[in-house]
Amino acid sequence: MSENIENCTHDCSSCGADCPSRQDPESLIEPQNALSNVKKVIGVVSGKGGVGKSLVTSMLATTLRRRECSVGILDADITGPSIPKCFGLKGRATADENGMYPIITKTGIKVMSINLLLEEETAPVVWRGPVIAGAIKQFWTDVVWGDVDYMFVDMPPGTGDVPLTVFQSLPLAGIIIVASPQELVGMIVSKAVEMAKLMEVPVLGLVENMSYFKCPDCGKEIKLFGESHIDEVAAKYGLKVMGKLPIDPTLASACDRGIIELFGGDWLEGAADAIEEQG
Ligand SMILES: Nc1ncnc2c1ncn2[C@@H]1O[C@H](COP(=O)(O)OP(=O)(O)OP(=O)(O)O)[C@@H](O)[C@H]1O
Repeated sequence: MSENIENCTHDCSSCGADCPSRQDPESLIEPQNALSNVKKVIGVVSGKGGVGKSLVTSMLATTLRRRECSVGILDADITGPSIPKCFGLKGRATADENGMYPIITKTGIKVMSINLLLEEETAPVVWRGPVIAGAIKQFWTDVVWGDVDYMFVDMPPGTGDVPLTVFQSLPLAGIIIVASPQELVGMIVSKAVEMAKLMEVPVLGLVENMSYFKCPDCGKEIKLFGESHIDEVAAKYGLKVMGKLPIDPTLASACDRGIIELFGGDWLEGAADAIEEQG
């Protein structure tokens, strides 16, 4: 027993002291690398693939980086990693006895993704769930992240085994749910909200992607997928609407060309304010 904090052995299973560093013995949260000091971890989730989760993750990271914050992206979408492409990252991550080192983007965002470790970036990752889960945990425990104010985790889509690993292993301060207008009318967003509730992780807010298309000739906003339901859904669950992104071909092209850090537009400034206000 080490009830005296001065004699702390950091083994909470054999100590009853109610000290500030007490760890829940049932917690599966993994420790970060000894050389990492990540202050806030935010998961970016979506109910299904292809709704723009990686694009929103990249844009949120860029927006906070523009505010001089130290930012990292942990690409937990192991079977569909899109982050290196959005930032035009091609190099291979290096490692030494301290761990693996993230690749740094042009504006200084630290990124770790399976595509930065594979010999061939086009090689498919054909791994079973537990192996994928192990890789995600290693991106947290074995990567030397250094000082990071905000780490965004591009989560695997859905509510299955792999997203569950992220919820259980990483100390998420909250999640941001990205949805297209169609998901907002169905049950997909509700499932993501319920999962977060179950895992006791707060939902920081909702981002609606592909909300509208602005006609380049007359400037009219055309709701390609019908009227938005994001405000109703947000009210139903008591959530904040963090932003609405249009369908913009220049965004798709910026991703394809690896220059997402150059995007224009202030659609996610409100989301960045909300993240910064949380501390
Ligand atoms: N608002 C938008 N305007 C234009 N193109 C977009 C927009 N949002 C996403 N896209 C494009 O749609 C494609 C899918 O986006 P993205 O990879 O971000 O989705 P995702 O939800 O992360 O998908 P997955 O989980 O399957 O990786 C990309 O080519 C991206 O550039």
